Amino acid sequence: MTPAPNRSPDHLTLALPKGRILEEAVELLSRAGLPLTLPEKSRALRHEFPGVTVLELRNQDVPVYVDLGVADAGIVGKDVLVESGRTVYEPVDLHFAACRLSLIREVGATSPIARVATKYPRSARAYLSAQGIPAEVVKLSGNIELAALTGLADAVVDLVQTGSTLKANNLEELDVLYRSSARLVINRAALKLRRDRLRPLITRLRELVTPEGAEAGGAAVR
Ligand SMILES: Nc1ncnc2c1ncn2[C@@H]1O[C@H](COP(=O)(O)OP(=O)(O)OP(=O)(O)O)[C@@H](O)[C@H]1O
Ligand SMILES: O=P(O)(O)OC[C@H]1O[C@H](OP(=O)(O)OP(=O)(O)O)[C@H](O)[C@@H]1O
Repeated sequence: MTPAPNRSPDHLTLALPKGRILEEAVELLSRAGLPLTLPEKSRALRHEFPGVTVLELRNQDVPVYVDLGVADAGIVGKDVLVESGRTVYEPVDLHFAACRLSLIREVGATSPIARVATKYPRSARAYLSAQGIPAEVVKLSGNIELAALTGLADAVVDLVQTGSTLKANNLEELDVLYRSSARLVINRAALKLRRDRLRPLITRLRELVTPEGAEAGGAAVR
């Protein structure tokens, strides 16, 4: 393994997911005072900025990099965090990438729910067991709604935001497991070692995402 460069206490390593979270995460972190710009489109996966290294990861890998301390902090959806089962410190709800994780099935379906397909097996199992539904859970990787349409499963557990995917596929939401949004996550040891960089970052992000913070001079974030 190539050792991460610049691991001095005043250098930060951040784990950010490629995909829909990246752009807003970089914008928010730069408004919070970090000298970041959106990484150029290239095959590079590690991006260097003054005093900050950004690791560009898949969503599910952000909690792993932060929990194991290779990254000091990261931004990731609450859904992915819950599903990871990792207990990283989660000090700020950033309020973007808002969506809900829901139980979904075809409109008018009446069969018992014996099999559920999802990208979120941990969340689905916890929900089904709390509801007393003895269903089998099948893990899929994407376009989860198709499982309910094809009969692969009696229902699916997947994300809903506007509801347009449900509408376009004649599906309905039966229940909401929980709501999700992007979160700042921090490695607990890094919080001590890099306290002088991480504490002001937490404070500034809180100011930026709360109405009180906006009144105090930061612009509101959605
Ligand atoms: N339709 C949506 N509206 C708002 N937020 C969403 C929506 N879909 C997903 N999200 C949030 O954004 C996060 C990242 O979504 P994105 O679509 O980039 O991931 P993905 O491509 O499905 O991930 P993976 O890396 O697992 O393939 C999700 O974990 C969730 O928190
Ligand atoms: O309620 P809506 O606004 O329609 O959003 C919900 C859809 O968004 C996500 O899919 P995405 O577009 O990320 O594709 P994916 O299935 O490849 O993850 C999610 O998995 C739903 O399918």
